Amino acid sequence: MSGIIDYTIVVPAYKEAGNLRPLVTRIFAALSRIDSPVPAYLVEVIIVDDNSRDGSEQVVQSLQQEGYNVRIIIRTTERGLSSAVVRGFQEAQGDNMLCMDADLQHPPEYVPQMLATLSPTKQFVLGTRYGGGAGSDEGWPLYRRVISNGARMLALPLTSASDPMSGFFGIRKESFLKARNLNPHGFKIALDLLVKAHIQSTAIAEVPFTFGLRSIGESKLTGKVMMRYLEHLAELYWFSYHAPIAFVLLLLTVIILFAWHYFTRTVEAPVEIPISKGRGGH
Ligand SMILES: Nc1nc2c(ncn2[C@@H]2O[C@H](COP(=O)(O)OP(=O)(O)O[C@H]3O[C@H](CO)[C@@H](O)[C@H](O)[C@@H]3O)[C@@H](O)[C@H]2O)c(=O)[nH]1
Repeated sequence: MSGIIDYTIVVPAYKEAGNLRPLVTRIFAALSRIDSPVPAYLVEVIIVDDNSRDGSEQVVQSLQQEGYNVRIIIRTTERGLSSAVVRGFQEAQGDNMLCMDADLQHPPEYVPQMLATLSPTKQFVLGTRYGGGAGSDEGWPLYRRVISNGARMLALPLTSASDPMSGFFGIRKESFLKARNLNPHGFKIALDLLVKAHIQSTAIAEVPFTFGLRSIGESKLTGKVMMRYLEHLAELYWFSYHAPIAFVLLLLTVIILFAWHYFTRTVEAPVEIPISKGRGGH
């Protein structure tokens, strides 16, 4: 292994033990191809795991013994996708950093091209499900497509990127270091970085890809995550001086929260009070 690392791939992971070996071996296989624009010896992989206790650590140890440049950071006091990615970027040795899911929905075969696209003029590279002939979200259940497209449209005024919801993206370290007040609770770290690192549209490159279906494990996308997204959007609109939109989104969040609370509250069954027959009564 070389001491000089130019590229770092950060993988947030929670209970992904079954996916880590195929992920890491496929990444390095793609980088070892003769036509790879980035050589494998310049790349490290950092898994940021939130104390899954599912054997992920042992999988990484055995990959290290086989010579793969991969390490695992296990967080015990923090949780969350965005803060995990930020932690990985903070620990990265490379000036060119990529974020991807552990579950193989982001095809590892695109990694060399994504990494090679980053440059002083292209500070951000986005794996997009919506650009130039990408297979988009084919095969997804209808509800996932509605949520994904709705979320994307709400973010359109904030950035020119075609898929700011994507979890498959790269950023140069100098731009990452410019971003202030990143939201640790968000699920949309790419959008947060695009807005808070002030990435100009000319500095964004897009790589179309087809988002696969998960084969092992479960998605962590829940109703709570979606609510957090609306709050996060409000914060970003506020940050970008679109205060009226921020206000409407906050209002929407509050209404949905109330509706949620109302429809999911448990109605207590009436308690039957035994009628006591007084002593000597009939
Ligand atoms: N460390 C850590 N990792 C997490 C956590 N929650 C999720 N992850 C990891 O983050 C990745 C994405 O999580 P999923 O739960 O698989 O997300 P998804 O529903 O498939 O959503 C994906 O697609 C969205 C596009 O619709 C993306 O916006 C999102 O970022 C993600 O890529 C996976 O590697 C998962 O293990 C967490 O709390 N902590």
